[in-house]
Amino acid sequence: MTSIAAPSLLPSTEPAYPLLDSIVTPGDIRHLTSARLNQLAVEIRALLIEKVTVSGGHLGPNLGVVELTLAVHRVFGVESGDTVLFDTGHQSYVHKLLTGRRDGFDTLRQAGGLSGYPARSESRHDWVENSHASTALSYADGMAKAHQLSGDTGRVVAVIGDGALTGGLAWEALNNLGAAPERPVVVVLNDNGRSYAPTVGAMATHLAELRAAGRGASGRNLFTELGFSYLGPVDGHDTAALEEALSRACDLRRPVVVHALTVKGRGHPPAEADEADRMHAVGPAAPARAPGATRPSWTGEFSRALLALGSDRADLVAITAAMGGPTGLGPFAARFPERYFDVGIAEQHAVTSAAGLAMGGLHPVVAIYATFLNRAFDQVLLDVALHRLPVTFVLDRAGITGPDGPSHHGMWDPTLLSAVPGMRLAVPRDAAQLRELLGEAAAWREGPTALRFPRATAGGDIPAVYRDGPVDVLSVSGTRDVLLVSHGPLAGACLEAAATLKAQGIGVTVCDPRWVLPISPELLRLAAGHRLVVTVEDGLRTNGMGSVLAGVLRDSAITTPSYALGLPTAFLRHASRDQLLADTGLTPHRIVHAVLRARAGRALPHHARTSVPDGTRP
Ligand SMILES: Cc1ncc(C[n+]2csc(CCOP(=O)(O)OP(=O)(O)O)c2C)c(N)n1
Ligand SMILES: CC(=O)[C@@H](O)[C@H](O)COP(=O)(O)O
Ligand SMILES: [Mg+2]
Repeated sequence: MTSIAAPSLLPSTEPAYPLLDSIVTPGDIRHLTSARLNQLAVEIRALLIEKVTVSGGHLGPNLGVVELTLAVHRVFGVESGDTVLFDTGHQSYVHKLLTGRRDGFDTLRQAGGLSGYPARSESRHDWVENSHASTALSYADGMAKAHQLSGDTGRVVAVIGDGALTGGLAWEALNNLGAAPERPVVVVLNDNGRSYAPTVGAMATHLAELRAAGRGASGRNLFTELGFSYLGPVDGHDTAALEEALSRACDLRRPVVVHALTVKGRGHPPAEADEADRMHAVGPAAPARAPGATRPSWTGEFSRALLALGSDRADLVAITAAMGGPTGLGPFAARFPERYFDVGIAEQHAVTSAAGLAMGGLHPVVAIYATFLNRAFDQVLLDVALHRLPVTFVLDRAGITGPDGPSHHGMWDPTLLSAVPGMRLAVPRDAAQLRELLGEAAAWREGPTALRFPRATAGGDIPAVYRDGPVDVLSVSGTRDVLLVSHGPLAGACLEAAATLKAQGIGVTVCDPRWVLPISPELLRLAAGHRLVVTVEDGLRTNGMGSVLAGVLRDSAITTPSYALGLPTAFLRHASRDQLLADTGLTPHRIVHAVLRARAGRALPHHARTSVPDGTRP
């Protein structure tokens, strides 16, 4: 084995990554010898560890695809019209390093910097910007059909993880791809046996059997039965073996699955030893903790609240779509393993199986990132709500999330859920309210309930001056000029804005509806008693909860003018949550500004500048 010089960790004027620094296009790696390829892999891993532990991001997944990405870019070439697709896209850092983005890599996931996912505005080598899993094979099917119709001879290759392959959409695509032997698509199955935790389900068991059988496999398997040629399993860290398999796959000129065995976190002992999730997603290097910055996250507060509730309610069951850890279900799963279900990256199945559990007399809690509920809307609407089933959805990462960018901001759930008959939606403002509202949701047997909270630390508890029905009044104004309807954690910003306005002689009442769906008569009565209503939400400004309130006010013949502050109907770029809240006007100063404009009957400012580029390719 050629001894490979790892980049020196000592301060030096020499570039730490001399070979990687010389790579500008994938063409630059095609002439490298295996020794130089090995050196390049060492440098890439060292750079990923150095940079991502500082910037934050998907360290484990990318460490696992170094050789795989090298092999893909040595066999396929965008310059020759080939299309390389990454499912979910969180494992595309190596791809970015090989396609001219080494220099910008320090800006990964930062405002104005590189996206943590493929981005068409960054490179013509990038295609799919949506970071929701299980989509790549459907894109590949569509692109292969387009190539066939247009006579385009470019080849299509899609890299999909074993976790993403548990998603239903992937099987819809396999069903179509395998039925068209004349349409060649290369599916590279990046099998590291994990999503976050070990991948669950019968398919994972089948892949393990193929891994165990190795090259001696009988030749028949799930993929061949669906019409694919199957090559593998291949060592996903042996670039030469991967290249050989990919070249063979191309020569077959038909749908092929190349089954690559990789290790998530490969080459970084702390990641390889991380039993939880192999450092799937690491945070940015922890800044020196500000005093008092040790408050738990919303996820942590939910985790504790659910465990307490689950101890009192034997009918409570918890469901996750392959994200038990990130959604805080770990303690519940450890205490009540028989009442915990990980269904894989299968949100639609998670929701409808929850409907089944509820039909069986249980009370399911589906813990899911708000953005991922989007794909299970039909299941929420017609499998749960139509049957008025007591399912509780706990939507983590609701509203602006931040560095994960446009397909991760959880900004559509209030709008979607406002269209669901019988849906009750709560937005807790602090941990105490989270506990109370989760209890109320679990006690509600007449239909679905949902709670939403952001990717943030849960601030200190905010007491109410008094409660009127479900509505907490947080501050009272003498003159009742303005009613600020604050949703969830934005109560803090609203109270600050109210104090500023009060100092200007404007009386502001701040209320927290707690249950934002349905609109309560108490909230309507409060609105009727004020000269102006302004709602403030970490959701869509148009067609969000502010719009719902305005509609109900109109229908109730309450003439108080109302204005909605919230997020633009736009795909918002990646940046920090705080920065995007400021960009979209959800800070005390901007709320004051908006209230003053509303009082003067002037149009409110729009904030579309935070949108992502329109996808025009360079
Ligand atoms: C629809 C959807 N649900 C959940 C997620 C969160 N998520 C991101 S990556 C991941 C695990 C992916 O596992 P796999 O496809 O095997 O890729 P690996 O990280 O192992 O390379 C999950 C659950 C997502 N991106 N999209
Ligand atoms: C790629 C993906 O969807 C997840 O890994 C997501 O990036 C995790 O987000 P959090 O870091 O907010 O848990
Ligand atoms: Mg995996």
